Amino acid sequence: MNIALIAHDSKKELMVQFCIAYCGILSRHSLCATGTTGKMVSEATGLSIQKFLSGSQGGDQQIASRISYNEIDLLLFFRDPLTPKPHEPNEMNLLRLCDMHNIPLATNIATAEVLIHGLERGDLDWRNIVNPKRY
Ligand SMILES: O=C(CO)COP(=O)(O)O
Repeated sequence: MNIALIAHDSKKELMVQFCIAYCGILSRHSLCATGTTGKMVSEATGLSIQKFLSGSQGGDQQIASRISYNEIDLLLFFRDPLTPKPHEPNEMNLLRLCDMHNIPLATNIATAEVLIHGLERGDLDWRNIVNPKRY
């Protein structure tokens, strides 16, 4: 599965801790992330992560493009709802595209926990059946 990781600044440490906790599961999948999130997670875990640009430089749009092609199977986007971002419309587009393609999406760690356990259990295997030619 292709998993995308994005975290707002105040949630980056949480994302790092999450990825440390679930490193074993994540290591069996293909990971990509916005620039700073990817750098922090790969440095802390040793996981191999394709890093896009920083979110503010368009990294979230690069991930949105992959989502538009239905190439992402799971998006973990730890959002900070209290701090407005200049590129917030782009972020909203990410969420919209996930809904268009029925891509599982977690915007907080509580949902991410459920999805990562579901991923491990095979609950997302239908994505390989629906999109068999991507791998
Ligand atoms: O800005 C972001 C989400 O919109 C995240 O980007 P970084 O991971 O590069 O900080």
